[in-house]
Amino acid sequence: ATNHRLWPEIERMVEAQVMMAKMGIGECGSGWQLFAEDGEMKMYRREEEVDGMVVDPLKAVHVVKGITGHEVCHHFFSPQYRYDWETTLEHMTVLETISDDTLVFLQTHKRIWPASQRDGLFWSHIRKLPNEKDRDGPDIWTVVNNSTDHPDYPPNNGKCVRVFLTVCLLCQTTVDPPKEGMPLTRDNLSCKITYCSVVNPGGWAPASVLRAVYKREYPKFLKRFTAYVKNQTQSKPIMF
Ligand SMILES: CCCc1ccc(-c2ccc(S(=O)(=O)CCO)cc2)cc1[C@H]1C[C@H]1c1ccccn1
Repeated sequence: ATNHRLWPEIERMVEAQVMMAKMGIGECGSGWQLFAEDGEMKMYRREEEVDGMVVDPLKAVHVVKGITGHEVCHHFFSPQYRYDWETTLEHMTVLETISDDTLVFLQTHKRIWPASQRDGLFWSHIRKLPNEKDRDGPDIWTVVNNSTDHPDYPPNNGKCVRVFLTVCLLCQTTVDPPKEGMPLTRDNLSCKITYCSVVNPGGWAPASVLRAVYKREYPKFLKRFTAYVKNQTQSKPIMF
């Protein structure tokens, strides 16, 4: 739906986030430090503070075999799967269904002692992008989540401190063609996943606690989420 109040902001954010996600770590500006590595998964962060609050930008790259970018973005965007893979989630509701590719979520996350509990209110948009490098190749898929307001849920009016986040999941599928006359199977698929996020905790929380949480939670999240998608899709037809 291109006639919605959020459309101009969504267009702007998707363009900016996709451009950033496509940039390599080297081009992304200096100061990125590798803080977690596990097989094909590499996680980088930049130590940044705003008003004394940790807002460390995060960029993770991962390559997963046997799934497509569409399948990864579909399972990340769709609400019905979220409780299966998002371990820090306490509660999630869809406040608005703007269109079949744009939802507004309200999520409360489990409290991280000694910080107070957080919630997040954000629009989420899924989109297929043309594959500029290889016109005949599979499309690129992305999901962008960005904090927004909602008249019925003003920030910090209940028990939770409202976080402000921008997240981009960008997925590029590669097909390694099977031998002549052989059928295409999941063994011929590989997906390059780039996950970028900036989470402003919204209220003061000890830098050491937040950085410890991110160091523990982000690698766990990306490994768990990608394993979940592999598991959910392994015996299903390939969704390009
Ligand atoms: C004080 C900050 C608390 C806190 C607020 C919010 C989030 C968070 C929200 C959304 C998304 S997502 O990628 O849009 C997927 C939809 O849920 C990821 C992370 C994470 C944390 C912290 C709990 C930590 C964490 C870090 C990494 C992954 C999951 N959780």
